[in-house]
Amino acid sequence: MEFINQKLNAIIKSRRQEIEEKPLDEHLPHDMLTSMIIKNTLRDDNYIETGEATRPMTDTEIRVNILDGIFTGTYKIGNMLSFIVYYIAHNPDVKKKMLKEIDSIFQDDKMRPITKDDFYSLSYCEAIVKEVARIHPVIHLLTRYIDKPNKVAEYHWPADSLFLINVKSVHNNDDYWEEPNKFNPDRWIVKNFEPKKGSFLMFGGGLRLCPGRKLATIELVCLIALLFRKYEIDLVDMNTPIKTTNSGTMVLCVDLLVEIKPRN
Ligand code: HEM
Repeated sequence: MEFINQKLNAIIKSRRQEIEEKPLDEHLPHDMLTSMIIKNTLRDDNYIETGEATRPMTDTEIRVNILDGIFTGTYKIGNMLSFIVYYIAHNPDVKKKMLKEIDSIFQDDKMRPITKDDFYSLSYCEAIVKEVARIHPVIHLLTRYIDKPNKVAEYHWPADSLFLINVKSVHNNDDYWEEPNKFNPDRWIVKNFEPKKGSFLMFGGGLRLCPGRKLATIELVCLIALLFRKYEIDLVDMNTPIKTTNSGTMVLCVDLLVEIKPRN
């Protein structure tokens, strides 16, 4: 860990220096590291007069954000992909529809790189991602804390209360979802469909909403398309339920044996 921290510190320092050496009006690239370094400095279009909550980020804060992105991004994406493979294997109609979408976009080309337009055309694959996240959320608990007394959901709460939001029970609540226990990606592609406010918490909500949500969605949709356009992926044992374990706020896949063959 020490090694990774040192490497990241060096990268952040050298980019900070590069930025500081450029005139204020010079165009900077739109990458995540640059955005974090210039956030709430004079180079930020949304600059706000400095206060503790709005000051620029320190190197340590930037490093932690990068690490968060790498670790949470890979963990959550990897686990979600396992759940996606499991639900696709158990729902042949969904698989058929998904393959039809993928094949209509890539035809027989199993090698060409995926493009931005492909991503926007893969709406059924995106619906699968959302439906798997609804029925089997990777983050099953969200936490919120109040440091002063407050009124929440019509009740008065003392200072230092910690709230645990049970994501799965919100996603399974029939006040919000029609047939909540049914795995049905089609619900997401009904014209003008929007989940009711606060009823879909794949990426949390409010101020702490996951900043990696767009990247995560793009990664998962592209992964589904690239894997299934080229490979036939089946479960070794269709009768065993997926094995998971709870690790704090996350549900992790313990193991999922799959058989992978090239698609004809
Ligand atoms: C399938 C993938 C992902 C899922 C399901 C997911 C889900 C979440 C959830 C539920 C939260 C808590 C939000 C809240 O408390 O309201 C969160 C926070 C966060 N996520 Fe993600 N995430 C994913 C991928 C990523 C990626 C790819 C990145 C970065 C590149 C990322 C970076 C973060 C960070 C930095 C936070 C903390 C935000 C804060 O506390 O202000 N996540 N994520």
